Amino acid sequence: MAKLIDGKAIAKALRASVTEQATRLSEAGVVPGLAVILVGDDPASEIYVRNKERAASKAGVNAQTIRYDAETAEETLLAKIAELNADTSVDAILVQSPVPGHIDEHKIQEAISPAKDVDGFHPENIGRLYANREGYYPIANTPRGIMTMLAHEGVKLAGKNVVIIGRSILVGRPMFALAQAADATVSLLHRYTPDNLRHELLQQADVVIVATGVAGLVTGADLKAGATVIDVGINRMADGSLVGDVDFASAEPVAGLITPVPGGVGPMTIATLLQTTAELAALHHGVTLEAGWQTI
Ligand SMILES: NC(=O)C1=CN([C@@H]2O[C@H](COP(=O)(O)OP(=O)(O)OC[C@H]3O[C@@H](n4cnc5c(N)ncnc54)[C@H](OP(=O)(O)O)[C@@H]3O)[C@@H](O)[C@H]2O)C=CC1
Ligand SMILES: Nc1nc(=O)c2c([nH]1)NC[C@@H]1CN(c3ccc(C(=O)N[C@@H](CCC(=O)O)C(=O)O)cc3)C=[N+]21
Repeated sequence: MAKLIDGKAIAKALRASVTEQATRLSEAGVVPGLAVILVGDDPASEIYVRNKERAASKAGVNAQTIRYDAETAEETLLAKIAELNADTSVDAILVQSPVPGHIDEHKIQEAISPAKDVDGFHPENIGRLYANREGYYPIANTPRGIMTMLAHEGVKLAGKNVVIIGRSILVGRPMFALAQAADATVSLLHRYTPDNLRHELLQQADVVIVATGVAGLVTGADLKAGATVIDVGINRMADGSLVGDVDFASAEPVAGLITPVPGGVGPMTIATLLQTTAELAALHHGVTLEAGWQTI
């Protein structure tokens, strides 16, 4: 029987720490500002936006959501981003993925000022991450939140065999960079990984991180006994329930540690987004946050 990783509780502790910092920032006359742009009505993004709005206001982060319908022109978005880049009350800009097909996602990612790039999507920030650069720069919140979660649970990555399934710029790729920087041996799997190879790699994995959007892709039969299993997937089923990419019922008896869906990675993503927003605000306004302030 696996121990459950309570993402909700860890996220709560992280949000409390962010709230404290936001209070310190407000004493210096700074309110962290976050702008979220949502184009169209992707269901996972809807959940994210809803939860984020609630969490931000409680943590002392000034969040605004800017909604556009799915037909909105690319120029309209680029003009809005330029406006937000120039707006000193906005410290962090996030454009929800995916954007509709007629919009060039790469153009959008490069339009956001690297200093306000709260998702860490800009090539400058991705480059820093992949080069393992020191100093502060924003890193995608889901993988960063997973690192916080693993540290909180005492899971050390150095020398471990880590398998990541999914290679998006939002989750899999930054997760790969962070895990290898933490001295793990990392495999990055995707749609073209044959099923038998996936199974073989999973059988040897100490830590498994799944981010595909394919419900039930990983089952207990794939896992090594005692493995740490991090389920990023958010899949809405026909009956309205929310499930991850891991078949929880079969995986839970085999795993050593496992995240539930909901209540695992999702709340950590939100809390880490607020953390990054507060850090960017501090940076923009020359306020020094206490070293290790985010330690929970
Ligand atoms: N809980 C949270 O905080 C968050 C949850 N999510 C959720 O995580 C999931 C993934 O999100 P995201 O990374 O943005 O999704 P993307 O659709 O951008 O990427 C999915 C990745 O999974 C790979 N993949 C798809 N099918 C398979 C398969 N059968 N076998 C192996 N790999 C496969 C794709 O491979 P290829 O590259 O070859 O196409 C791709 O690399 C979604 O359910 C999303 O809602 C996302 C962000 C945060
Ligand atoms: N630019 C960008 N950055 C993102 O980080 C991003 C994105 N686009 N597009 C969509 C995905 C998805 N995502 C979620 C984050 C939290 C929950 C979340 O809070 N989940 C709760 C759900 C609770 C519920 O409502 O039932 C949980 O898992 O417990 C869900 C989904 C971020 N994403």
